[in-house]
Amino acid sequence: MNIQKTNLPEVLEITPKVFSDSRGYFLETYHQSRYTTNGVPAQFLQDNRSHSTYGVLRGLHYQLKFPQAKLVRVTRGVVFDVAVDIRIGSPNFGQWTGVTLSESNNKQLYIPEGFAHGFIVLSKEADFEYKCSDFYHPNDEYGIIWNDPTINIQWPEVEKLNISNKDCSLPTLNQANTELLPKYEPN
Ligand SMILES: Cc1cn([C@H]2C[C@H](O)[C@@H](COP(=O)(O)OP(=O)(O)O[C@H]3O[C@@H](C)C(=O)[C@@H](O)[C@H]3O)O2)c(=O)[nH]c1=O
Repeated sequence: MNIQKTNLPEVLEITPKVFSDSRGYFLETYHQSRYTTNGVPAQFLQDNRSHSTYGVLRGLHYQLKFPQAKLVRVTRGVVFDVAVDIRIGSPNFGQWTGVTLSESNNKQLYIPEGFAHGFIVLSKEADFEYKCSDFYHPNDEYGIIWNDPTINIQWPEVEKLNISNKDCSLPTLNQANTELLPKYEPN
């Protein structure tokens, strides 16, 4: 397993070790002690999967009172996955990172609490699976608009975007109520 810091040092890109043989391949998608030792501190309470078609963009989402760190991966298709540091007081406030996750590169992204998260689907279909460090609370869902001009995420182009009405009506980071943004807590 290889773990690398992204340009946002708390967001980690993880490449599992793949054991290939004549039958196919094997890899560990999560190993508590190995991941913890290598800087993925979260204990996970919920596993999710979403299925999406080409051009779907989900995000940018975060949770506040019940913050979720997420360990995300793609088991079918290709997505461009994005994390944004939206912690008030962070030296990287408003900065983003993006990684292509696919069924063939097996990469994972670790997104800590306090970051907004989203992805766009670049293949015909995509299955997106992720572990979360807290349970889903429907009244604790927040978000930032995907095309916030200040954050300026360089999303790969698709022919036709497919975004939920809920996600289309999210505020920009500047419009968001600062009381409803996570706070930076240096270690
Ligand atoms: C996230 C979630 C949704 N749901 C329900 C609520 C709703 O009826 C339906 C679809 O929810 P959403 O539209 O919010 O699904 P989606 O847009 O896929 O939401 C996800 O987006 C990515 C980018 C994230 O980072 C996740 O944390 C999560 O916010 O599923 C759950 O029951 N449990 C959950 O944990």
